[in-house]
Amino acid sequence: MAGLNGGGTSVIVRLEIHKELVTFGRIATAIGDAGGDIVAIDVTRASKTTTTRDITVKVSDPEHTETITKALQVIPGVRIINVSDQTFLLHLGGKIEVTPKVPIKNRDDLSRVYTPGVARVCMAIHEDPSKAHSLTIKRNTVAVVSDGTAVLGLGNIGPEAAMPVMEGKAMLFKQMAGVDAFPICLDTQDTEEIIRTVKAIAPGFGGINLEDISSPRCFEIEERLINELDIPVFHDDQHGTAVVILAGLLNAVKLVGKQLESCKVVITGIGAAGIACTKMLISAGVTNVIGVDRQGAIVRGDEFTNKAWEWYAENTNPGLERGTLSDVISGADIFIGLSGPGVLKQDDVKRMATDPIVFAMANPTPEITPEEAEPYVRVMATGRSDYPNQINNVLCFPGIFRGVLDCRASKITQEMKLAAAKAIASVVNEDELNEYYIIPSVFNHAVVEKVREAVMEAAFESGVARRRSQREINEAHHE
Ligand SMILES: NC(=O)C1=CN([C@@H]2O[C@H](COP(=O)(O)OP(=O)(O)OC[C@H]3O[C@@H](n4cnc5c(N)ncnc54)[C@H](O)[C@@H]3O)[C@@H](O)[C@H]2O)C=CC1
Ligand SMILES: CC(=O)C(=O)O
Ligand SMILES: [Mg+2]
Repeated sequence: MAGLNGGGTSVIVRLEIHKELVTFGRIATAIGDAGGDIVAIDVTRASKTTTTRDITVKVSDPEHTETITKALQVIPGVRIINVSDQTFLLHLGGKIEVTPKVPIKNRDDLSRVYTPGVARVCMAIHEDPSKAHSLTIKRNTVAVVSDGTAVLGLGNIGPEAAMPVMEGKAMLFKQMAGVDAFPICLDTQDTEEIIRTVKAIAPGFGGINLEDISSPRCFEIEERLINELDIPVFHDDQHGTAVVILAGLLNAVKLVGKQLESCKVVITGIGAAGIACTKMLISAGVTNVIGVDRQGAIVRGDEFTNKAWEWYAENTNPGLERGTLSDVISGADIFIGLSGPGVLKQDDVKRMATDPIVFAMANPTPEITPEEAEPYVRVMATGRSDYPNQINNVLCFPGIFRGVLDCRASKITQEMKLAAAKAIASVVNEDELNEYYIIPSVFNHAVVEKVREAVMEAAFESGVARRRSQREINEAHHE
């Protein structure tokens, strides 16, 4: 399996090589001895005495790059000009751009897309605001809004540092589902200010995807925006994650021959994702869920400063099990990690019930590595792209928003989320199902289409769809 901390990447080392002092063979040997794998060599400049080469080297993590750099630094006749990480290169200047749909070639075009022609379109929308859906980008746009407080498992790293994740989400929206998503990182952590700002920018959007906003503020922000806006608002870390976890569990329990309803489930990290996941499992019939956060298991009767945990304590842990994760994990059928790195130990997995299912979902470093867990688990999943069974909300948010934009839903109901989970699970056929394939690949095109259809169907049934029929939707696509 691939290594952690970036899952293996490549770096380009630009070297100035003094021809009389050193051979390329010496350099290649030094890189090889340091464990680097040379995958490409380009000569970028040559003179009588020196050559400059870009050497692309596969490395396992940043420390490995450091080791290789040090090995090269000590070779006489070698000067390191630059070391560029491919991942950083890919981020230079950001990852997305806005592209016009039609070119402006002459004054006639200009007078239509802009003034004076555009004014007639503005007035049409002024007279009938619902026309914004057909005459502006609103019908295909989603704002990906973060305040940078719970970015992946990295914590409160601020709005600027959150941007690469939000740009990545926007790329995925477009590539997977054709949705035009805009990364919007807010320089405030104040609940009221976030609500006010999202409401103020809402007219240009068909949906709001809240992302990486820490709990418990995320609950009030989402609830208020759902109630106060007429477009769908969806906190991806809560519901996208819960949908995908349920999809994975439906298939995992089928594989191990257990009933989800009778499983003992232990969840660590009772934040945005952990609470939503618990609610989703309860609505799927699970009765024995135990939540563990930093201070231990959440038990009814205890005092909590976090209001969301009061609900949690009332509705989970029927056996009132107390203690640390290690205490309550005994006999668990399923572990779901939505906390941080290294929280689950091998000894804990050994004490789970037979055929344990472990979803270690913290990003980028899971609660236990697949390498550590593998000898003792039956089914192992992480949130990462470089291991089998990637349980990540990217399997949900593109399809769910494609569906709600297409049927112009005003809300995303619990029924729509359950329908999305079942749709994702259904992409894996019974004869394909195995320990390393409980969830479809992010690149399986069937996922978005199935989720879209299931979500629209459930939206029609829940009465939140504002387009009446599939035919109407198809016609609108060809407008
Ligand atoms: N694979 C996926 O699709 C997704 C994974 N996640 C991961 O889940 C984790 C939590 O995300 P959110 O719920 O959005 O954050 P959050 O900040 O709302 O909640 C995190 C919770 O975990 C608890 N926690 C942190 N370290 C802990 C530890 N060592 N032991 C017990 N509890 C601990 C915190 O006290 C907090 O209650 C992150 O690592 C994130 O990357 C979140 C969403 C989707
Ligand atoms: C995948 C994701 O949204 C997260 O880790 O926060
Ligand atoms: Mg997230």
